[in-house]
Amino acid sequence: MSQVPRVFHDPSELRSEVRRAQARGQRAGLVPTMGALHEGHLSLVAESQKTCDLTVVTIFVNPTQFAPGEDFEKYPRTLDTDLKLLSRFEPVWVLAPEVEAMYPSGSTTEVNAPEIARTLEGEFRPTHFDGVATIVLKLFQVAPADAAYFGQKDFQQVRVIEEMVRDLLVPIEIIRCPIIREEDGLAMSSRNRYLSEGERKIALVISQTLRASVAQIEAGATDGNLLSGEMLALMQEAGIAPEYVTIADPQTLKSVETITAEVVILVAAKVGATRLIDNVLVSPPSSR
Ligand SMILES: Nc1ncnc2c1ncn2[C@@H]1O[C@H](COP(=O)(O)OP(=O)(O)OP(=O)(O)O)[C@@H](O)[C@H]1O
Ligand SMILES: CC(C)(CO)[C@@H](O)C(=O)[O-]
Ligand code: BAL
Repeated sequence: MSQVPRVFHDPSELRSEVRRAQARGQRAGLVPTMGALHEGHLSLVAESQKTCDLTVVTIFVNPTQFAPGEDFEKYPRTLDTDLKLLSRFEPVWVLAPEVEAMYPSGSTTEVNAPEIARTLEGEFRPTHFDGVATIVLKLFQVAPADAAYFGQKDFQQVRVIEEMVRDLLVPIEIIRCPIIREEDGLAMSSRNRYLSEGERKIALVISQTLRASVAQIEAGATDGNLLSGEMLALMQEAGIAPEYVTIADPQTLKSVETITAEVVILVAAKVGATRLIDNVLVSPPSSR
């Protein structure tokens, strides 16, 4: 029988309960989200449930990772629906704190995200990853889980968090989970709901272009600049405004001119006013 998850608003109450569960020998998993849940988020919960006795899902639209003029105010907040979606899993605890609970009045301390945050997303959203690193470290404090689950859809975000955890000696395992897509290939994202019907069709070109490049690399194409230039042009022709299309080393995120080993193809693009990201990992035949 499905059961609505237990909801915490007070971070310190959650921390005590997580510690108590761990003292009983339970393994705790953490799934940080900004809510407006979809099957992508739920796949992270399912992954956690494979090895964890208890999963904590945090639902918090973190103000410090949005720049002025971005969509912080309009970001969808759908807590009741989110709780219903989570009721298919058990046991799940939800932390849904107020901003003041995560940023106590007077707080000025923040995490300086690692160097890898300065490229790609960092060029277009220069303060974004400092905000992400700060809130994720706080979430690790209030939900001191054994493992935390992040989607590969935000590829650079996972790399930033992996480096932060390494650099700051945070005792938590970071688990990367694959991208969940709609049937036609569009990467699931809470922001997809901003798209009009026409924009939704145009947005599909992002994943189609990624797939076409994967096919070319798998068939032996090695020129990273040529391929990313072609992708850029295809998206522009479809009415998309790419911010970046980069073929990069999956570890360093530095762009790769000649593809001889596994690469990640990363895209950020605007469809109308909506900013979407997507990526795919691919290995050339020479490395297999
Ligand atoms: N399609 C997806 N497949 C797998 N994981 C995903 C997917 N979409 C989001 N996630 C992961 O869920 C976690 C929470 O992400 P978030 O709440 O920002 O969702 P989102 O749909 O990516 O929203 P946004 O539209 O704001 O980017 C992150 O670790 C993110 O990578
Ligand atoms: C990790 C995260 C929950 C931090 O606010 C957010 O960046 C997200 O949803 O990917
Ligand atoms: N998933 C990334 C959250 C953001 O765009 O702010």
